[in-house]
Amino acid sequence: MLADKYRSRTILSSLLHRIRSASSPLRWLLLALGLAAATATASLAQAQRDLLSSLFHRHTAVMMFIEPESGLIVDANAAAERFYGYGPRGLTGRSIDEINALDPYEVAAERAQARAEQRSYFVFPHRLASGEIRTVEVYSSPVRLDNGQLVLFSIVHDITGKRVAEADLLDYRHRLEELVGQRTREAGAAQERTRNVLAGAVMAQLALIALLLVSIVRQRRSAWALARHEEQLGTLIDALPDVIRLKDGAGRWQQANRYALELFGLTDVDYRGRTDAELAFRQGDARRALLGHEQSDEEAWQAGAALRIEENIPTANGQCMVFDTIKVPLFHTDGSRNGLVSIGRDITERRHAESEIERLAYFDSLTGLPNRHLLLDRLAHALAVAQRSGHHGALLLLDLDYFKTLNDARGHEMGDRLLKAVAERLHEGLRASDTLSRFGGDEFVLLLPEIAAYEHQAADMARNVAEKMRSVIGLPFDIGGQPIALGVSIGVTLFPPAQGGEATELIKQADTALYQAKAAGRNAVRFFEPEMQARAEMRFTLETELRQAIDQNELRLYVQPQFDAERRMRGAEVLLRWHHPRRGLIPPASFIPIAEETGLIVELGDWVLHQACRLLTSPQMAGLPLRLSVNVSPRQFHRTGFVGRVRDILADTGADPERLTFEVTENLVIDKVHQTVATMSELNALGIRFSIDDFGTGYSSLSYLKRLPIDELKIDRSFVRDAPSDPNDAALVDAILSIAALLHIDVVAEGVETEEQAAFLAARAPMLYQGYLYARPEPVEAFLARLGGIPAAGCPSNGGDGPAL
Ligand SMILES: Nc1nc2c(ncn2[C@@H]2O[C@@H]3COP(=O)(O)O[C@H]4[C@@H](O)[C@H](n5cnc6c(=O)[nH]c(N)nc65)O[C@@H]4COP(=O)(O)O[C@H]3[C@H]2O)c(=O)[nH]1
Repeated sequence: MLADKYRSRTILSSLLHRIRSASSPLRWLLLALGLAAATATASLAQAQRDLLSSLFHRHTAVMMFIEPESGLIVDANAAAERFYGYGPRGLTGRSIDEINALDPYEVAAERAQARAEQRSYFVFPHRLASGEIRTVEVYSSPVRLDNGQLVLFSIVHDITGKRVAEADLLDYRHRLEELVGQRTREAGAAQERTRNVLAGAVMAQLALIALLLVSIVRQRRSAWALARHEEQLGTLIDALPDVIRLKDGAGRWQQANRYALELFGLTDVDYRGRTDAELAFRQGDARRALLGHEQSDEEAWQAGAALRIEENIPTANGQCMVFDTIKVPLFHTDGSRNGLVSIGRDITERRHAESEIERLAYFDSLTGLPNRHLLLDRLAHALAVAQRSGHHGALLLLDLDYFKTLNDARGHEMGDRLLKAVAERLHEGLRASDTLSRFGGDEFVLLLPEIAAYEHQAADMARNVAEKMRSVIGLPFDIGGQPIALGVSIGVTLFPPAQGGEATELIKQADTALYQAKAAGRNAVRFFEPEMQARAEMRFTLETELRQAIDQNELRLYVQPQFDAERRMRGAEVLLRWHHPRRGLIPPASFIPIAEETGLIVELGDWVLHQACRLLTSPQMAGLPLRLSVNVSPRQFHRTGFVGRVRDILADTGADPERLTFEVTENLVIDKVHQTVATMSELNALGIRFSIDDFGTGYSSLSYLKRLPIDELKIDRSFVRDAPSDPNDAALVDAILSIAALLHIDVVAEGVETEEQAAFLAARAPMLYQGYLYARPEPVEAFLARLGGIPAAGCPSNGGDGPAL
């Protein structure tokens, strides 16, 4: 018996621990603990009576016994007296009709409605002593008292707040949208506090019911004496709108209230003595609802104390209900499993309300995009990450040009539809990590976190995205059959800012840039950082001019010869130059990346290949055993139809493919490796050789190299430059030479500028040499003149007349 008492205290202490935060429910539990202990000494029946009476009078829920015929209140608990405001014993003897604000016809109508909806509760307006009307849910069940009198046992829940909340949802939404960050956080904190208090109260109520069931299970042996009280308890728990179940130690159902039976579809089933699996003989949701509890049941057993979990239970209409469930394991005195009480409160509505509040608080209701609060939150996070990692991101503030005029002229409904369409277009093609947000009105913000390692790269990327946004918004919109043309002004700022600064500071910077974009005539992109603006402008201008460069004959082919150790010319690399009418000679490093990004490289690449093939067939070169190397960019190489285009150029010019080498970068090789192997093999079959440019600076591995038809490696000039003096570079050159020897691949050393470098390389392995020591890149005419002046494979003069780079 002592052990039994000890175990009961263990269960309670665990419950106490879980509800430590709720002070008034705590007192309740202490009371219940005293009562549970009292059952050990007093007569069982008396103890049960005391327990029920105490539960009734001290429970925080409003409870009453009502005489069904007359409507007289036979007894009411203290919570009821407090709620209705009639003072001690002020309710007893009063008629419920005095409290119910509906007339008898309306009461009858509500009862009929509840029956039709299969509700176990009624919704009534109840009048308090003060005259105030509250909306309540009444759970009512008939109970026979000891003296044989039939009364209605009613539990009353005040749901006025909930109703008001539903009615005010629309208004609430508008108000919420106006709230700014601080107020949202305050609301969140308050909500959290309310939830904790609620959770404490629920826990206490559930714990009390668990105690009652504990008591009953323990006293089952003298059940005949307690049958009456069990019946009363059954009535009480049937009236509660919670799922209450008792299983024995083997998981067989012993008792369940009406709510549980309805939820699990067991109202017409003899469930006692069966397990969940045995009861789950029906198909569909009823089956799924019953299964899936084993794990948490077992966790409660293992914990040996009350376990609180959130359970999702599917319902017949395909929805899912969420329950805040407490599971209390009961043990025999020898420690074996006796029973498991589960009590679950439906919190589905609360969860929905929470997610709705979150949606309203963080998302724009018109477009569904993140709103200002969420954007600021993500921006602060992105800023912190950027400050840590050193990577750069960008913030773009977009404002639709003349939207307000359009909105006023064509109506707000059209305006809303247009904003939605704009949001959809802007959203297309963004990365999952990007955040597009609507700041209100016609203002959108785009956050691009961690886009590049260097600031200038981030600026290029941001500008590209901004231009893309400008062009998608520039396409006409069709709103209800009306074509609408729009423009957008965009302000860009990069982060992390050099001087530090917070998220709001970045918004201000983007706003300043946006102002400049508008001042520049709208439909434009402006950077906050002046040097980024200058860079963006330069790139924009170059891009525009590069498009005309081919037609205006501003592009030139330069050629840089390659020699063997005996200084005999073996071939040459073709290099592109842009003779700009105003800017002079522009090096490829300044325009090839732009051409690559804009796709212009395809056209430029074709042009270069065409010129190189014509050079090969020129009378000066035709008779010489010289090869020409042509740079092929990734975008050009991976473009569909590249092989066909090469074939056409070969056919057009009559050049011998066996005298052509395509220089590709390491990264081109490892990107899309299957496609690369296929394309290279096709071109290789034509006779074209492949050379890996700047070898050692990328990420290719031996396994890739073995799979590809590579004929040549070019040692990057950064290794060549320092190899004689730097042991690390010397080791790298040695490694490259070993790989080439292993794979039987030729080697070209690039950027050889000194005799020392040439001697260093010559001492290691046979190779070709390219660099200023032998010849600078020179115009085609100079190269051809050089060929005319020297015998084939003869020694050239030092230095060309090409530009020093
Ligand atoms: N400091 C120094 N530099 C030397 C020396 N010898 C040669 N160079 C330079 O090294 C670069 C070698 O070209 P790359 O690695 O293919 O690198 C090329 C290539 O990747 C790209 N490029 C040039 N023309 C084309 C083209 O027609 N198509 C494509 N896709 N890319 C091209 O632009 C890059 C730069 O070309 P360039 O400015 O012509 O620069 C050339 C050349 O002028 C030397 O001794 N010292």
